Amino acid sequence: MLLFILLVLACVSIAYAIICRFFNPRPLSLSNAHVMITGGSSGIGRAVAIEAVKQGAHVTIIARNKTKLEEAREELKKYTINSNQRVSSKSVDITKDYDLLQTAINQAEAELGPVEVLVNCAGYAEASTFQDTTPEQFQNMLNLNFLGTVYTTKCVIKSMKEQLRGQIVMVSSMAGQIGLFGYTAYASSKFALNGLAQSLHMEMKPYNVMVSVVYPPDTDTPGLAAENISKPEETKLISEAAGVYQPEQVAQTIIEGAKKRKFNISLGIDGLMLTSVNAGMSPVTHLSDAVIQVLSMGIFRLIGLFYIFTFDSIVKKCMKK
Ligand SMILES: NC(=O)C1=CN([C@@H]2O[C@H](COP(=O)(O)OP(=O)(O)OC[C@H]3O[C@@H](n4cnc5c(N)ncnc54)[C@H](OP(=O)(O)O)[C@@H]3O)[C@@H](O)[C@H]2O)C=CC1
Ligand SMILES: CCCCCCCCCCCCCCCC(=O)[C@@H](N)CO
Repeated sequence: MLLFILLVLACVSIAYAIICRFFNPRPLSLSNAHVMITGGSSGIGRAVAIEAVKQGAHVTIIARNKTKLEEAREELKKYTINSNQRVSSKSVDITKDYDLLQTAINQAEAELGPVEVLVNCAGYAEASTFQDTTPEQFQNMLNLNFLGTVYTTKCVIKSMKEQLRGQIVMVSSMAGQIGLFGYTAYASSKFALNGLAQSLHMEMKPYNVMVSVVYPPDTDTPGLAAENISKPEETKLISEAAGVYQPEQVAQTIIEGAKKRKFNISLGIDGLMLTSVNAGMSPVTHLSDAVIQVLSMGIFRLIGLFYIFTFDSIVKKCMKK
């Protein structure tokens, strides 16, 4: 009897492995690939750049401040694993002049070859109630977090299409999956990435160009420190539910997920639950994700209701104070 059960289990796992081989995309190798990272001079972007260099990639980092860029470039060079690896930086504002951005990216491609992986990481958050959020803050967050990603992605898409190879990574946030107190502007700008990512994924899949969306929780970066200065108490208390991660940890998950070409990349157990319950009609790139989503959606929704209940009571308590 035991032997029979073992035999059945073995057959099932072999069948699963075979189906996965056909269903899941072939993983990418970063060795000698050109990886471009916006926001690569600080925080999560910088950690992603380091991880890519460690895996043998040629790396271009994009940001505005030249001093910070140069300092990051010097650090990145320390992690190269072979002598032909190149690390380049381009100082350009991804929200302003589209032609200038295209020129900078063309230059980077002429130097390091066509971009194979683009990580859209430049972004920022300012939390405040809807009433206190100015129209300019709405514009600024949409400009950087959403349009910055649109523009940079547009600049590499033609060459990816021609190469029949590419991975576009968009760094969203857990707040791009659940709307939270204080994040009317920020969450909107991150939710917008999802419509972009899903549509682009469907358009580009026939060209072997795929999209990943990453949903990090709070991460210990200069960006988070700046955000915390003016963050409402409610937003702080609610965000604590998912904890604070280190940028290196987030970067490793991003690189691993991008190499596997996963559409959704999440962190931690609540990240997994939130992503599964949000799966909706999003594309599925990996069989294991589909299996988890199909089996868990109901139960994760139930667990989610408890989170929502807790968040609502935090808001109520703060209001009473
Ligand atoms: N830290 C966190 O808690 C979380 C962050 N995220 C997301 O991760 C991403 C990175 O966050 P984090 O590491 O904290 O950010 P940081 O503030 O540490 O770094 C932001 C980077 O973006 C660059 N940047 C900002 N504006 C522009 C611009 N207009 N054009 C080009 N580059 C620009 C900055 O350089 P410069 O100013 O010189 O241009 C810097 O390199 C963001 O999209 C954020 O929303 C998601 C979840 C949690
Ligand atoms: C099944 C249901 C599971 C539900 C889990 C819900 C947990 C919600 C916590 C949300 C934390 C949001 C952090 C945003 C961080 C961010 O983007 C800014 N810090 C950027 O600077």
